[in-house]
This record gives sequence, C-alpha cells and structure tokens, in this order.
Amino acid sequence: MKKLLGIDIGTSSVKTVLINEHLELLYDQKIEYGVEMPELGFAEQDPIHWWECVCQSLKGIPTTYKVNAIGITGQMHGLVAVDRLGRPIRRAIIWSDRRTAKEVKEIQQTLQELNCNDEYGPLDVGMLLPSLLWLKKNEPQLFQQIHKVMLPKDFIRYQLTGIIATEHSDACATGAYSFALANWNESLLKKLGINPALFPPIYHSLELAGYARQDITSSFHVLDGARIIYGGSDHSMQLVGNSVTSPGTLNCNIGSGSQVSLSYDMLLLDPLGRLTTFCHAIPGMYNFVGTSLNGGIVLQWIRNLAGDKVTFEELDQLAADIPIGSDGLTFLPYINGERGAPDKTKGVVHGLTFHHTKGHFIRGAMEGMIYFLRERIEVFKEIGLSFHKVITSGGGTKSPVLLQIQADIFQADIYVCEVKEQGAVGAALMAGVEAKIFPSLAVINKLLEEKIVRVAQPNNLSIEKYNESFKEFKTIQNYYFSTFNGGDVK
Ligand SMILES: Nc1ncnc2c1ncn2[C@@H]1O[C@H](COP(=O)(O)OP(=O)(O)O)[C@@H](O)[C@H]1O
Ligand SMILES: O=C(CO)[C@@H](O)[C@H](O)COP(=O)(O)O
Repeated sequence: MKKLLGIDIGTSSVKTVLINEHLELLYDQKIEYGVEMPELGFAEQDPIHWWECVCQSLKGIPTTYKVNAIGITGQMHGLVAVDRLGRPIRRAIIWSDRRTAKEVKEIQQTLQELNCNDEYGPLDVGMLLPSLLWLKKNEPQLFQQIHKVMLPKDFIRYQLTGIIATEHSDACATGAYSFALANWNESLLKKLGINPALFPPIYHSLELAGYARQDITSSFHVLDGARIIYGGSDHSMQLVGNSVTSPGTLNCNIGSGSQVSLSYDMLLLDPLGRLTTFCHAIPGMYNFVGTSLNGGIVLQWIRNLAGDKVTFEELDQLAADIPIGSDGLTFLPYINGERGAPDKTKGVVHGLTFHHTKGHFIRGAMEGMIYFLRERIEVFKEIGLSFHKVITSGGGTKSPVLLQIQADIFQADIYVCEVKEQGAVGAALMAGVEAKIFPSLAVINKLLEEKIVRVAQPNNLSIEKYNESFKEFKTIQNYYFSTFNGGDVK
C-alpha cells in the first residue's frame, strides 16, 4: 500500500499526517507552539523551531513504513529570510503581524507611480513584501545578510531537499506578485530598492521539487526515495482536502485566522478590496476569499485568559448555555486588527451589563467572528456569485456550537470532511497525484466526497433572531470603524 505524508506548518501547531491511497489515516501528530509578540502588533515565530517540530513528528512514524510522496503546506504571507548558508537571519515575521501600515502605503504609492494594473496580487500588513521593506529600514544590518526570502512552508521544504523555491498559491499573497505576469513584479521590487534576486523561482504546487537530502534520510529512513512536491498555501490545500476544486461550494475555514472562499477557473478581483484573490494549488484556478485575521486565535486568547487548565470543550459548553445574540453583548473580534477595516481597528466588547457571564463573552466572540464572514458572503452574493453547499474546516470544526452558529448565520447546511487535518491531507493527496498514485484530482475528489457529512442545519427561528442581531452588529461595527478611522467610515 502506498503511503503519503502531509505536513502543515500552522500558526498554532505543526500537523503531520500519513495516509494510504484509500485515505486511511496511518499516523498523525500535532505539536503546538505559540506566537512571539515582542511588541504590540508584532507577531513572529522561529523557523528553526518549526523544523524541530517537524523532525520530532517524523520520529514517530513507524520505521517499517516507506513514504512514497510528501506534500508540504502552511500558514500564508509570512517572511522567512535566510543568509548564504541558508540560516534564518531572524525570526519569521508572520501573517498576523501589524507593524507595516507605513510600508503598505509606500508600496501602494509605488504601484500607482508604476501604473500597475488591477492584476496586481493582494497587499496588506503581515505580507512578505511590506515586512521585507520594514526590515530594510529598521534592521539594515540584517537586511544586508539576506540571500533569499521565502514563505513558511518553503523553509521546511528547503530543510528537507536543500532547494529554495516557492509556488504560486503562496507567492501570489506576498504583495510582490503580479497575476498579469504570473511572476514577481520586478519593476516594483527595483523601485523599492529591493534586489529581485532575493526572491526564489515560482513553480506549480503539483510539480516535483526533489527528494530528501541524504543527511535527512540517514536519520529518517522512512523518507528515502519519497517524491517531494512544491506544495501550497494552507488555504489552497484545505480546499483540496475538502474537495473544493470547482465553483459552487463555499469553504469556511476557522483556524487561527478565518476565511470564506469560492473557487473559479478565472481571475476575479474585487475593486473595493473587500475580497482577496489567491491562486489555487490547481493551475488555472483562483480562490476568491473573504479573509479575517481573527478566527480561532480569539478563542485561544479567551482560553488563555480563563487559565491554563480550561479546555476548548469547556468554553464550548459555556457558550452553549447562552441565548442567540448573547443577551445584547456585541463582540467585535478584531483583536488582531482586521483586513479591509481601518488601520487602527481593535477588538470591542459593547453593551456590557452585570447580567453577562464568561459564557456571553465566548458566545459573543463566536458570533462576531461568523458575522464578519457573513458580511463577506454578502459581498459574494452582491457580485452575483452563488454556492449550494458550505464545507467548513480547521480547528473550529471541533466546536459544535460554532458549527450551529455557522448554519444559522450563513443560513445553510454545514458539511465537514471527516478526514482529519484537511490542509495536511490535501498536500499529501496532491503529492499522490504527482507520484501517479492517483490518476487525477477528480479521483481524489471522489474519494473525499464519500467522507463529507452534514453536521449542522439552520433553524428557522434562530435565522430570524440572527438576522436582527446581525443588523445590530453592523450598526455597532460602523460606529466603531468610524471612530477608529478618526470619524471617517471606511
Ligand atoms: N476542541 C476544540 N474546540 C473548539 N475549537 C478548537 C478546539 N481545538 C482547537 N480549536 C480552535 O482551533 C484553532 C486552531 O485551528 P487550526 O486549524 O489548527 O489552526 P492553525 O492552522 O492556525 O494552527 C484554535 O485557535 C482554536 O480556537
Ligand atoms: O492569513 C491567512 C490567509 O489569508 C491565514 O490563512 C494564514 O494563512 C494562517 O492560516 P491559519 O494558520 O489561521 O489556518
């Protein structure tokens, strides 16, 4: 039986899965870590620590196994910079970092001066290019040492194979990519005073990158001869692992961040910037995405405040006892700031009374998170994009309360793919396609479809209550956005 390994460098943990060609799970491992926040708005992680966690999880694979193919995926947007010897010059600046508002403005201005057309990839704080520009200005000695930059999962592939490269689903979301060129925007980089040679070549997710280096296989014999593909962003691989490879199915992922997305075989761009466009891992396909910087990370923060011993299951139980609308407590969950919101946006808890309990905070946060995604879904509808099914994924699927809130607020049946860790599984399956273990993506979609089950259905009474509560949420949100924007609603 063939064996496929998927590795996902998440924001809260590294997830490793080993499956066979029947999608049976042979081994899985999750190793958790935190995010370093040395200053308010900073978010960093150590790439070497990611790699150590990967090695630790590889050690657990039974030594009698032989892995045939490997796919790697991970958190998007972040900056990993290495020197000539391939050593990270500092910690990675990851997607949830907020320090680069000035650099984003400078890049936007440069794009205008260059007359770059609309087919320029997404740009926001936390993305690789503004972080690199920040480094150039604020840590010039380190900047001088940079030989290459890459995305988080690319660093792990580099450790395994010695090959420095990236692929389109991650490259497109760095702020340095042009959809029109399907490549780095070299004229932008030059104008910003950044040498384009720092940027690695871009391949397709499904292409063979190479094989594990000998010094790696001498420690991990199970990897000997395994074909390693370029892999893809966590977003695109979650879609593959949920069989979302054609229009009509909405994926809602609640990991540390959260996203709703639809996949199309054409490039769609929202001129108002409420939706973001990413390349899919499947060549020629694009994902049209409503992204939030605030997903499970907010629940994790609440759990940390509640104390070390509190579990997510306990948080869920407390939220389950609270009525829809959280008795007038409105939680704007923008603790991390927010994409498409004013620069100074922060989290808000509005409407507090002595009647409110811990459970109200938790349910309020869950409702706020899903209201934000519903706003993005309304943008899909406004521009005429429809869907008939919602598949949800990420750590948030472990919460029955969150699943029911999605059904009631999205007004749709909610489905979950029963394979564990769909991002890592998606990467493993793509590697299986490259290795010809599966004849096509259509075959893996068929296998996955058998594992997709309905987990929540909307309730008519709850829909009505949420419609009212959502209206109130938007009014309160507009008020605070206008305040964060110095009186100007953005
Ligand atoms: N048992 C659980 N119940 C509810 N939510 C959970 C549970 N376990 C994890 N989560 C949520 O899942 C999030 C992590 O999801 P995951 O998809 O692993 O994200 P990432 O890839 O960003 O590390 C956590 O921040 C937490 O909010
Ligand atoms: O910012 C985005 C997508 O635009 C996030 O998807 C990151 O890629 C992190 O993903 P998670 O670790 O939260 O799943």
